[in-house]
Amino acid sequence: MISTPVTAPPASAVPHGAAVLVLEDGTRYTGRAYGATGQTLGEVVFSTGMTGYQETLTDPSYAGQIVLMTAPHIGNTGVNDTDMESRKIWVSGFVVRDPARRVSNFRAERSLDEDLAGDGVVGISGVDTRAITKHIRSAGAMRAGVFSGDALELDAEAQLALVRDQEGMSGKNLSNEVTTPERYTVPATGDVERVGSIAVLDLGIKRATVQYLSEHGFDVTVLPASTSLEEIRELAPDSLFYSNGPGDPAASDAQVAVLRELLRDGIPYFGICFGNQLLGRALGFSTYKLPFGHRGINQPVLDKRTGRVEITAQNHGFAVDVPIEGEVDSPEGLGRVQVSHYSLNDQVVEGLECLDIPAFSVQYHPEAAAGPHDAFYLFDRFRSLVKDRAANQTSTGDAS
Ligand SMILES: NC(=O)CC[C@H](N)C(=O)O
Repeated sequence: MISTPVTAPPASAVPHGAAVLVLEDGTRYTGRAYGATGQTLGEVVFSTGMTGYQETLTDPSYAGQIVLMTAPHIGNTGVNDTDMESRKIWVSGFVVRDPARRVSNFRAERSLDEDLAGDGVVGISGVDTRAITKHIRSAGAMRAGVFSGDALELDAEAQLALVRDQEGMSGKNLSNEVTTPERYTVPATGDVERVGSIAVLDLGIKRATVQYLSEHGFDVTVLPASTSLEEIRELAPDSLFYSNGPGDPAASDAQVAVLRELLRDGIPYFGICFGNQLLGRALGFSTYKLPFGHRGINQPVLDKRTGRVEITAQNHGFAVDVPIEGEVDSPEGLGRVQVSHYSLNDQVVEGLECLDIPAFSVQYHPEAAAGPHDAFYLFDRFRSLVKDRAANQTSTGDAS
């Protein structure tokens, strides 16, 4: 196909003054303003995806984070409405080496600069992203700020004080800031037989996840993060899903308590990322903060059941604390649990499987937006779990 290049707005429309990235350990990197100018604070993290910047930026899981892309050229294919994973860009700030001066892709509708500026996202370009990544890799993800425009009038000490005065990511509950304000439904679509209804707790869900659940035969009801146990029981869904989302899983006690009760009811459960961490907590395990996390679309994971390696999309800074070998009893009395997947980079838990109740979850993103589709089979696995359970209940006459 012959593509028509879409030219980015003239440079004069986008201010390209100086900008500085300040880390809480006092390290400073000077570059150029990118996107909106002003000041922003957040946790600086790096993502190793070579593509998929639009899906990354619009993934609500990144709320509160200043995201650095290790791929040096960002913005080449512009942005479009189809690849939005939510209604807007959620990152607190954006750090890139070399932004595209021209957008060239037949699907592009706007330049990335325009969307960043439009959503008020303060960014910085022209910095040595490899050096910053190596620094974060050894010193850990940390609080940071980007300052440009008028914020450059603050002296270095004042900027550092602002960076150090902000709360860190540990202990932060952000779900209520990103969740849907109202419940909504998406009927089962696609070629597969309808499998039943699913209640989806939106802790920061991506559009692709809702779409794939509906395409796998689920009538989807997406619920605000604050939905109570009684409200979910009233809906009487055939199955339950907890989404990805920003913040510290240790700060989501309400959602953990709801999940624990619904697991006791015996509802089939599937969780992704934050939903994996909250399953871990509902089962009685704890979570902890990783030094710099896993973010990108090239993260290798071992499926212990098959011995197969999946290349996965990931975006997490916390993990569940369970031994990766053997079976463990749920401290909450929910039966035996085993780790189904772990990271081949650092052996961090990447999936949980309950052996006595119909529940499993993964720490990575099978919806793969963006990312490889190696883990897409998990939607089918969940579909089978729900179908088998329904068939069992019919044959045993158990309608509960
Ligand atoms: N993508 C997610 O769901 C991230 C989960 C959690 N906020 C973490 O950083 O680990």
